[in-house]
Amino acid sequence: MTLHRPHSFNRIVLVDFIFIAAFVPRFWEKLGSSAMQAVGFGAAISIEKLSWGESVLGGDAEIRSPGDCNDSLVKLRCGRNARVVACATSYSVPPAALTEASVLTRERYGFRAQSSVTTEPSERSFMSAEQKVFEVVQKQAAMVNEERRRSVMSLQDVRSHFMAGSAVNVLDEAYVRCGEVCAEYSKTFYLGTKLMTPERQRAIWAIYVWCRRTDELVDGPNASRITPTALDRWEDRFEDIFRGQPYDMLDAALADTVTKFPVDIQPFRDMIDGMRMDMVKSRYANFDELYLYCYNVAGTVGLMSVPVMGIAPESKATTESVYNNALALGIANQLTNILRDVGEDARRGRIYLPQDELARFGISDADIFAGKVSDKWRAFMKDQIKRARVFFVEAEKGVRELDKDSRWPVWSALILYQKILDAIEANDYDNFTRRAYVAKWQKLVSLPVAYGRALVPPPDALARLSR
Ligand SMILES: CC(C)=CCC/C(C)=C/CC/C(C)=C/CC/C(C)=C/[C@@H]1[C@@H](COP(=O)(O)OP(=O)(O)O)[C@]1(C)CC/C=C(\C)CC/C=C(\C)CCC=C(C)C
Repeated sequence: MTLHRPHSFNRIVLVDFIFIAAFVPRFWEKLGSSAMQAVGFGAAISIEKLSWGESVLGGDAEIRSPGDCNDSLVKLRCGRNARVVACATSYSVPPAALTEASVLTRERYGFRAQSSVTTEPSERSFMSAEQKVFEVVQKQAAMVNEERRRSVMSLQDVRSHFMAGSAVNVLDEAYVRCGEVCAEYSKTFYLGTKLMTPERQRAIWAIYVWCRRTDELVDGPNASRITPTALDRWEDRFEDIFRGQPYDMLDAALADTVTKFPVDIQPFRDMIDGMRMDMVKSRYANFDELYLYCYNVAGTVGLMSVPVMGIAPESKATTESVYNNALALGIANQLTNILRDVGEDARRGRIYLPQDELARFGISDADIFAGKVSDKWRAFMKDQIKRARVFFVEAEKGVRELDKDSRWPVWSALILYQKILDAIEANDYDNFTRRAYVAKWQKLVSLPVAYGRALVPPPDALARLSR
């Protein structure tokens, strides 16, 4: 992911950072002890050495997942009837450290860390990441089907809460600012939203800005100073948005958006979880683990966006299938980003590639750190690109089903990201020293192509028209 950010946005992130730092207890003291913090919030603890029922804190917490929990998500049930979710990773944290970390977590936060993808001891712990994510998709789809509105607080309440004492229409200004941020960061997304109804356009901007700010915390200029506790603060602040109590004007735009569209809270929480995972995890044992990460940081964007973009009234596709396609686009985009950024990530000591597949191709971490473009590497990359393309194909099925005004930006994003894969091939798979990018002229050409595709109505509707 890009490291260079527009200055104005850096300021926003800095304000967030100061906010987080100011409110996090002993924030500065904890700098430098990141390993302890990493286990402290309980989001990524390896429990390889513990088995089901084993007591971690002399009865206070115990592993509730049966058998070997090596690559599953497990739930730690705690004395206070609250939960900490641990995501098993390839890291080994000795049980002693886990004990300490759990105590630390309990004292500070009353075990409030959570995740959507927790497992039940008997059945869910053996599910693949895809199965777990599918449950989130089902929930979001059901929410849209039932036309349930997130009316925690009405628009009027949000306005009056946030605008107390102010003469100007802060909410309108907030949306304008969201649009500016979106335009600064992604001209293509921004341009694409221009065809949407003003209400949808503004809502996508608000979601975009929240995602961007969340990503900036772990990937922006202040990332090295952000701790898991800072992310906890960010999550608290996010929960307030859904309660209709925004902290700043950009949050207010999202608070308003979630009262107008049936956007579920879970994908947002899951994105924060993904960022947590990213802070402590630098290897992915297999594709299942990588898939979960991609869902968290990018698949969630698809799930957040579709309730706003809308499904075409003439579409015959099920809501669930469209959400699966949206999820596929997020996964495809993230996999593409990962393949493009292998060299950049390696320089930060990170390898977002399935370790078992690397081993199968005879590639070691050392080969990656050395930036070796061997035949083995080319063969491996071909395989990874092929997989990313499968997700793109899956996503394409859903773009056609979207509301007509929403199809253009999504086709644009899809075509542009696909072209990054072509660029990796054109670079002869050297993603260590050459950055795969889409030239400006290619971007310009893809816009009318995307527009043309967007004119095509959903397949079933097309069949009915031709009858
Ligand atoms: C029009 C449109 C595509 C709308 C989506 C707008 C939106 C809310 C975007 C948020 C993007 C964002 C800031 C996510 C934070 C996490 C993150 C950084 C994810 C990576 C994006 C690109 O990152 P970055 O800008 O850093 O990349 P560069 O390094 O600068 O190139 C991701 C790779 C993922 C973004 C995921 C999507 C765009 C998925 C969008 C899916 C849909 C809109 C669903 C479409 C519906 C169907 C049915 C297919």
